[in-house]
Amino acid sequence: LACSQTAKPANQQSWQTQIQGGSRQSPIDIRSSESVHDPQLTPLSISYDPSDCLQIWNNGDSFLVEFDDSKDNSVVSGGPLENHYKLKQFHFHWGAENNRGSEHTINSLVYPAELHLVHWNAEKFRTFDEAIFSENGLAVIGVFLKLGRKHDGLQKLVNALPAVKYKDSTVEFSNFNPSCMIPSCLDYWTYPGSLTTPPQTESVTWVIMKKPIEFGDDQLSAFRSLLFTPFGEKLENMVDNFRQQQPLMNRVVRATIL
Ligand SMILES: CC(C)NC[C@H](O)COc1ccc(S(N)(=O)=O)cc1
Ligand SMILES: [Zn+2]
Repeated sequence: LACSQTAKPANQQSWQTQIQGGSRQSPIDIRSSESVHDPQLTPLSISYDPSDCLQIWNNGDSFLVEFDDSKDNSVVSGGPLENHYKLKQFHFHWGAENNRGSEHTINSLVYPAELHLVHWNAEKFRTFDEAIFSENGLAVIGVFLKLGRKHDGLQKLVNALPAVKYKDSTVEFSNFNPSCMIPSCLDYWTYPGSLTTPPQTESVTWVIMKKPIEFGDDQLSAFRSLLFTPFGEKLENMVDNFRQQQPLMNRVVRATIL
């Protein structure tokens, strides 16, 4: 899907790159007063198996922690999801400075970083790459990160980052349980959206956790010391890897009342 070169719909600002005919792009600003409390939204059921954790990869956009999705051990279901979705990878978005970094915002409040846990609908599709191009193909859980106490669970991940400093570097990474990054409060917002990086397909059910997790300045600095560029090329720090916000258009954000 090429970025649209055709005339934008009237209500589009010209500076927004809008997927051709896109009507459900991500990220968005979530305005809590306009969200709809939906009593039918059940709690999410999240269960991850740390032995499914395989490796960390710097793909030039972010660093991805990738999971073995050949079994059914690391899955999310419930909430707004009709099926169970398998964890494929998680990654983060962050800023060069603490006043920016998250992709979603809450009443325009920005967080310094945002975690995305990317799952695909294994009941309807055979592979992740098939699911990303399909309706109801993906479920991404977004968790905001705010600066405060060091996050002990995250430190194992932070210690591995120097090994993936350069674009296209990969390092083995095992026995990490992403559950340690899920807030204890399971309240969330949910809305239909898209991938926030190419191919920006409109295949994502977003589940944004209401409460942030905390992590330390040194841990955020470790994210910022990664590079967008491969070994041997000009050093460009991997920072500000978040997409600009997209119009809500004809969508409603639903909220839990847990
Ligand atoms: C082979 C190509 C199509 N693969 C594309 C790549 O996996 C894109 O995957 C993703 C997965 C998640 C996201 S986000 N930031 O919305 O959570 C963005 C791109
Ligand atoms: Zn992301």
